[in-house]
Amino acid sequence: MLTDFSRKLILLVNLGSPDELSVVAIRKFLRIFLSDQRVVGLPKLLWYPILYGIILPIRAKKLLHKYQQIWHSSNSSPLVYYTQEQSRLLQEKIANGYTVDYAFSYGSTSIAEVLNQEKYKHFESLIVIPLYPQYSSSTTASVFDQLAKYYRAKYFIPEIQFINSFSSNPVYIKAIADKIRQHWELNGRAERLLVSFHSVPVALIEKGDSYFEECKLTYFLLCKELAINPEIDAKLSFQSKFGRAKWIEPATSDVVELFAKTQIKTVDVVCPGFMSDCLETLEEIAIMNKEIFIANGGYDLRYISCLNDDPVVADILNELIRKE
Ligand SMILES: C=CC1=C(C)c2cc3[nH]c(cc4nc(cc5[nH]c(cc1n2)c(C)c5CCC(=O)O)C(CCC(=O)O)=C4C)c(C)c3C=C
Ligand SMILES: [Fe+2]
Ligand SMILES: [Fe+2]
Repeated sequence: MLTDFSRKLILLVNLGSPDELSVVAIRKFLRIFLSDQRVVGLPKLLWYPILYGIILPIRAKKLLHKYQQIWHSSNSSPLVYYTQEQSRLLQEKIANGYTVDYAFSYGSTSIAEVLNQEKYKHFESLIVIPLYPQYSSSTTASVFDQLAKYYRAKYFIPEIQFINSFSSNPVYIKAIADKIRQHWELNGRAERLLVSFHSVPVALIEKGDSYFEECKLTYFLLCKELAINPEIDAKLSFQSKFGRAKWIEPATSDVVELFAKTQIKTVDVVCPGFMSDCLETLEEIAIMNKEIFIANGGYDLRYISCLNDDPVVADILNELIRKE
C-alpha cells in the first residue's frame, strides 16, 4: 500500500556512525567512509593498501574505547540518535504537506535504502538537507554524489532541491548564540570562547571548496550576534585532523594548549559545524582537549553541546525549506 499522502519528501542527511559498539561495526563504518574519494582523494592504488593494511586494523580498535565513552543511552551513537530526533521534530513542526525522513552518507540507512522504499516511489518533490551548516566537498558534495548515483538508475526523477549550506542563516546563527548565552547564564563566562570546526585538507580549499570561507563567516556572524570581539574574546580553530597532509589551521588542540600556557584559566568551546554531538565533540573536545588544557595549566574547559534535540533545530530546517 502506498503511504505517499503528501508526495513531498524532506530528507535530512548526516554523516553516519557505527551501528553498534564493536570493532567489527567500527571497522565497517570506517571502511565505507574512508573509501569515498570525496573524503580521501588519493589514488585508490596508493590509498587502499594504507586503508586496509594500517588504518582499518589499528584505528577501529583505538576508536572502540572512544565510542564507549560517548555512546548514547538509547544504545546508539549520539549522532544517529539526534539525527532521528531532528527528523521527528521537523515532522512535528511541518505536519501537513511534507514527509520528513533521514539518511546517512556512510553505513546503515543510506540515501539509496531510504529513497528505494515503496512508500516514496511516487513522491513528486524532494528537498535534501545535508546537516552540515558549512558546505564542504568532503561532506555536502558526497551527499550530492550519492543522490546523483541513486537517480542514475531510475526512470523517474522528482523535482529536487538541494540545500548546499546554511552557514550564514540568521535562525541558525541565533540558535548557536542562544545556546552559548544559556551556557553563560548557567556557568558564567570563561575567559575565552573557542569556536571549533572540523578541519579539512588545505588541498580541497585550493581546488575551490568554500568551507574555510564559510567557517569564517559563521564565526564572525556568531561573534557579532554575541556582541563580542572576534579578535580578543573568541578564537576560531579547526579540529580532527587526519593523516599527514596539510589541513586548515589553527588546530583546536594547539590553541587549547597555547591558551593554557598563556595563563588563560577557563575556556568555553562550541562546535557550530556539527548539528549533533558525536565522537568529534564529546570525545575529542569534551574529554581529550579538556585533558590537554588542564595538563598545560588550565583550570576548566567547558564544552557547550550541539543543538542536538533542541526544538530550535526544527525552526532552522523549516526556515531553510521556507526559503526554498
Ligand atoms: C579523512 C578525512 C576526513 C575528512 C576530510 C573529514 C571531514 C569532515 N568530517 C566531518 C564530520 C565528522 N567526522 C567524523 C568522524 C571522522 N572523520 C574522519 C575523517 C575525515 N573527516 C574520521 C576518520 C572520522 C572517524 C573518527 C576518527 O577516526 O577520528 C564525525 C563523527 C562520526 C561519529 O560516529 O560520531 C563527524 C560528525 C565534517 C563536518 C567534515 C568536513 C567539513
Ligand atoms: Fe570527519
Ligand atoms: Fe577524530
